[in-house]
Amino acid sequence: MTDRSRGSRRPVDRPRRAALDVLTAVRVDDAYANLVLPQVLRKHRLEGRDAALATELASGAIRMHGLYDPVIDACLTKPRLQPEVRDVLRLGVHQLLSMRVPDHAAISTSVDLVRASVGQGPAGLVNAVLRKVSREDLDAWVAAVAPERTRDLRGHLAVAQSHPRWVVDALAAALGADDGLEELLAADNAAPRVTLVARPGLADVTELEAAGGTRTSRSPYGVVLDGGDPAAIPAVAEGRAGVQDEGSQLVALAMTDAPIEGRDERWLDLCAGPGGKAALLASLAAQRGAVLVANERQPHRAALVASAMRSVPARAVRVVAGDGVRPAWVPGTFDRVLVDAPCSGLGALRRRPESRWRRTPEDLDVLVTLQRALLDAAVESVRPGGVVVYATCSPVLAETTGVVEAVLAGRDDTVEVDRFQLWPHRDGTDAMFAARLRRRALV
Ligand SMILES: C[S@@+](CC[C@H](N)C(=O)[O-])C[C@H]1O[C@@H](n2cnc3c(N)ncnc32)[C@H](O)[C@@H]1O
Repeated sequence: MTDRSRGSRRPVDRPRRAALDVLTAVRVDDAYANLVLPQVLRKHRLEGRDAALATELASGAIRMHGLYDPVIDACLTKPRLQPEVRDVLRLGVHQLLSMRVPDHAAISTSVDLVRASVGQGPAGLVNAVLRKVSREDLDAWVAAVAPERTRDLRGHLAVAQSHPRWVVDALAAALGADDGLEELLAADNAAPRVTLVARPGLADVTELEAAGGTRTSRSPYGVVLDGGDPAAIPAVAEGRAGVQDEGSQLVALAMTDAPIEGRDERWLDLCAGPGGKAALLASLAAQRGAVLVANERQPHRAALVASAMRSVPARAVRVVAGDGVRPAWVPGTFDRVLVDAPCSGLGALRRRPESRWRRTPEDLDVLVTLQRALLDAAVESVRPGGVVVYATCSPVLAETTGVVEAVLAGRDDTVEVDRFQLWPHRDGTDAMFAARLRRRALV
């Protein structure tokens, strides 16, 4: 079916059609926007500015619908709206309130889009709703639809910054105060810059800087890219470098930099897929004469780990597909262990526009049980005197300090050495948590 076949007078521009395809896949097929976007861009043969426009439209409309839906609802005369029409309206509202698209262009392209995708029926409604929306700016709409800031700060921010209320409460608890909460939620709504890692011994940061980047301030291996396609950089294409948030680099380095006494040659990454941290660990292991066992439960993700290792010397790494809760190795085998646990991902919301709407508080119960079992298995896997790093890309207390404290309470052979919590609005990284534990040496 072409874009004109349902009676559209003008052809629909391809970036908007592509953005609607992404919203539909996320709503109907539970797709991940960041995975479906490249396929949709290819299907519509979009590149450069058109691809960037489609990406911004889709990501923004998905991320911000916690604000846009009440705005749309305030403009309706009848409460019911077809989901397909709501998707078109979300795209239109994003253009009107958060992009520099002129009102007439945002409205007329949305009317064209609904005609092409749904039919002539809702064209008048889309036109009328978007005209009403265009009469006020973003601040005025926030004031109209969000709870009053002075009466209910978190309720206000949940709407104004488009986060589920329970997520706002969990992030506020992790921050320890409402101070910085608005900045954190706003940072979740901004696409992160692409950061690269130069895998030690395989690539040098100067090589990545030459490709147009700036060194990160805390990881000695990181370079923030000014723009462009990272896959076009030879070091990335060859697996000598990779795309990796600085926070993830710091977590891997927390494992390799922890002081230990005695043997230091057997390292374990218990939850390695898809292999970003494992590749950094393995390249450091190669330099230090150690061997990394990179374990991952899902075989297809273990295959991704093996692919991430394609430039790492084979002597430095073994990839294993197995359940980290019931490991196949002898207890006390390893000198250093990383547990980068499966988690809610609420510290990486800026990367996944839809994930805040998919997670539920009930998910946490299941995750916490698994996280505790994995951390316990990690401690069993390390030798006395060895180090375990427990990490999550979530700052939610139940998944971070809650897990560490519960596991330590059940053991008298392990102590916490230190911990850190990174934040997008303070550190420019994902909200990664890491705690370093030491298994007591035998006396
Ligand atoms: C947060 S991700 C790890 C990310 C990885 N460290 C990286 O930097 O690319 C958690 C991984 O744990 C895996 N996983 C879940 N349950 C597991 C288990 N019981 N044993 C081992 N791996 C598990 C998931 O499949 C997922 O790939």
